[in-house]
Amino acid sequence: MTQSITEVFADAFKTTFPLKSSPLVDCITNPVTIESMANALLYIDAKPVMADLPEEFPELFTQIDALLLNLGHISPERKDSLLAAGRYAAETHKPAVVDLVGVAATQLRYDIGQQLLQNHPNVIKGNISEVRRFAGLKSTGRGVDGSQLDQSVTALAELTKALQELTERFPNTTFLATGETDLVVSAKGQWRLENGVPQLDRFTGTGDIVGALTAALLGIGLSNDEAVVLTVSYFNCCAEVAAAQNTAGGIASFREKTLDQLSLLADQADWVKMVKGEAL
Ligand SMILES: Nc1ncnc2c1ncn2[C@@H]1O[C@H](COP(=O)(O)OP(=O)(O)OP(=O)(O)O)[C@@H](O)[C@H]1O
Ligand SMILES: Cc1ncsc1CCO
Ligand SMILES: [Mg+2]
Repeated sequence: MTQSITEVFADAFKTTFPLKSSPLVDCITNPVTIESMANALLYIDAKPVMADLPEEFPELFTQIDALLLNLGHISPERKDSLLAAGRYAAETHKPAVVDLVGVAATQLRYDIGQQLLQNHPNVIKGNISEVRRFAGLKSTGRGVDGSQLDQSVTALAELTKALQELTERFPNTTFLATGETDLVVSAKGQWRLENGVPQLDRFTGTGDIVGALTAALLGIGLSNDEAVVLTVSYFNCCAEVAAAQNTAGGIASFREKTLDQLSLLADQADWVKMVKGEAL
């Protein structure tokens, strides 16, 4: 008998939402979704700061609770600040999340992702196609988007095995691959998460928000696995509620309703009953 995700992470599901303190998260991220990300953090009662100049890190890192490194828009300056912040987080023992945006598309981003992995960040995430490329598998992702072809049962099994091998060298990192099914792999186990709706693939920044919210939950002391599982489940349940409310609306209305739920669903104690997922 496989164990359900709410049984495995019962304490975290019971106690995390609504947040009891406001973690401060520094996000070094892309200009496409930076505003959505800052607001999503505020909606769950976390605090964003979007500081990326390395000169600021010594002062800033005494204040922040967690760091989010998103590869979504690389410039020479942002490349330097991502790498410097990744090293600084390791030195100062701040929890860090790396979002592999676009790693399926270019070698340059793949190389930055691999460099950031050497700091043993708490979480490395991306859509399924980005994580496949990162794990050395064939990927059919296009640009920053994941591909349906990478979602087959065989492809997911292949990715699980490749990530398990990576956790042998990086036992302190949890890997998250998102899509219709979300795959979580760490040295402690493997889990499959099944919430969400297809419309989540139709507005930008859903994955970026998942990265930032994961950093926030690390910032309040959740384990790597707990932070990933709670974030994806909560965000995807928000989207399910939004989709049910949005019968006559388009994707822009769905987006607004999903973001709105980030501040609302936490107060519905029984949201956890919506959660679907199991240990593999
Ligand atoms: N078809 C789908 N069905 C259910 N949930 C989905 C689907 N597609 C994406 N999601 C959910 O949406 C969130 C973002 O996943 P996705 O793989 O689209 O990230 P992404 O490609 O990095 O997004 P973005 O580039 O917009 O930031 C995850 O929580 C994932 O579970
Ligand atoms: C960075 C970026 N480029 C196009 S959309 C987007 C946000 C998804 O990550
Ligand atoms: Mg993404």
